[in-house]
Amino acid sequence: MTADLFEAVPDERPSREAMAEGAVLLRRYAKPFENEVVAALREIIAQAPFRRMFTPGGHQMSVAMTNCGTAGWVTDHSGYRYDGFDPNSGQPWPAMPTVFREFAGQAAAAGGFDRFGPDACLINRYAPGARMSLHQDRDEQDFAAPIVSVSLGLPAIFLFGGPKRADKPKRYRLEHGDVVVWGGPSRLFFHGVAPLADGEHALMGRQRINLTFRKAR
Ligand SMILES: O=C(O)CCC(=O)C(=O)O
Ligand SMILES: [Fe+2]
Repeated sequence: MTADLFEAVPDERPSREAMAEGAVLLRRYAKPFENEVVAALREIIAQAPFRRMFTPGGHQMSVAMTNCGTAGWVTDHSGYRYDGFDPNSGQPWPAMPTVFREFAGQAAAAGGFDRFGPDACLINRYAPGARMSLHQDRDEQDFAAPIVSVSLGLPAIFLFGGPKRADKPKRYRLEHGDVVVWGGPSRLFFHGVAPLADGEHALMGRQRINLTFRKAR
């Protein structure tokens, strides 16, 4: 009699939602890949552990980061840039797993961008309270390629604005498996993440992991 009370509630959120011209939210798109992606993540993190980097202004970021691919995004006192080497180990960043590259290409195509070949994947780890202030992704050489962003673990409020910092951002709740693709007219739109609410996710625990695939060079 009680068992039926605990049946899964169907997820009735639309699977696809346009956010702006060139920007789309693909809900649950990464769900079928979750186990493969998490296994690959474990190997990457073993080689290149998460670390909280410092902005050029000297502030330590609340989000912990690492990378895989031939280029990795880094920030320190001298600025933001892509670097082929992990500054903590002096070694090249872990290679981008095939499952990542194929997944990102497929997601980009689903978002309307064919032939996306990412060379960088920034991996963000949000503990409860961690946030990312509004910014543009503009350290890449070629803005013709989109950004493909994958959310895993705890839900977050993603802020997606416009071409100007002052443009009021819309708020989207991103859940485990959700993918956002933005490019073309919205490639340089401001975006960020509100402070992560505490919680516990069945597969990922007490955190949110975000992967952003980029064509850096
Ligand atoms: O965590 C997110 O959803 C966004 C991350 C982001 O904007 C970035 O890494 O540049
Ligand atoms: Fe970003």
